[in-house]
Amino acid sequence: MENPSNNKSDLISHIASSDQHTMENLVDAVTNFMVAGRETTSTAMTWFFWLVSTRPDVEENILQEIRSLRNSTETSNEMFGYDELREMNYLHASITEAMRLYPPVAIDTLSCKEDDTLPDGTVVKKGWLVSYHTYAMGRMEDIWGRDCSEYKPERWLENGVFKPESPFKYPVFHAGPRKCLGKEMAYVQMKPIAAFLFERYKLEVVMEDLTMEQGGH
Ligand code: HEM
Repeated sequence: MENPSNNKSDLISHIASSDQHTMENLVDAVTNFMVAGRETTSTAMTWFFWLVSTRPDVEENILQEIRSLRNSTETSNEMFGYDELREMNYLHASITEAMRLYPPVAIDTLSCKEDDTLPDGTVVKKGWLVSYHTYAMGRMEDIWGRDCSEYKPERWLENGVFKPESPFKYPVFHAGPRKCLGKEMAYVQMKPIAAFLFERYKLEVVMEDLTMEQGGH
């Protein structure tokens, strides 16, 4: 395939520069990224800002993390790089916790390719549809404990460091061989946006009478 952009460092140019991909592959990849990666991250951000706008304590913790990174790197206005983003454990936990309560893909349905038996003995025939309900799972006491309805970023932190859960417990990005390919990219997009905004603005929900119960549950 002819590639006019060999010297560019973006992802699509990188894929295009490999001779192994046809133009059709490339169009599929771009379409996939646009479909899979657009509404998901924006939905995650919407709910995240909505939740944090009701929790000044969480907002303050996020700000403190950003300020201490600014101090240690002696930077002020620059966009954060990969290394700094990796250091943002509290922000990572806050976004992850928001997606537990408000998963962008709330319910996911897949079709069975051939007759199968699930690990618990459940038989699934070819062509049957199987759904898992990420939204419900994120709010189950059996899975998350008595405080399952609470927005609590701390549940993801151990000594201040983000501790991931099994994707089978937290299937927000799906689990197994067809899990989300853009998970890391999603955080790399969401964390700088959040950091940029919190550093410069105080977010307030302007619909004064709207409570979390009315608007969010
Ligand atoms: C918060 C953001 C995101 C969430 C919650 C999310 C969630 C998911 C989920 C649940 C699936 C499985 C869908 C299914 O099989 O039915 C999936 C698949 C996928 N996601 Fe994401 N996604 C996010 C962002 C992104 C981004 C930014 C990209 C890339 C730019 C991306 C690329 C993909 C791709 C390529 C697949 C298909 C994987 C496969 O079938 O093998 N996602 N995602």
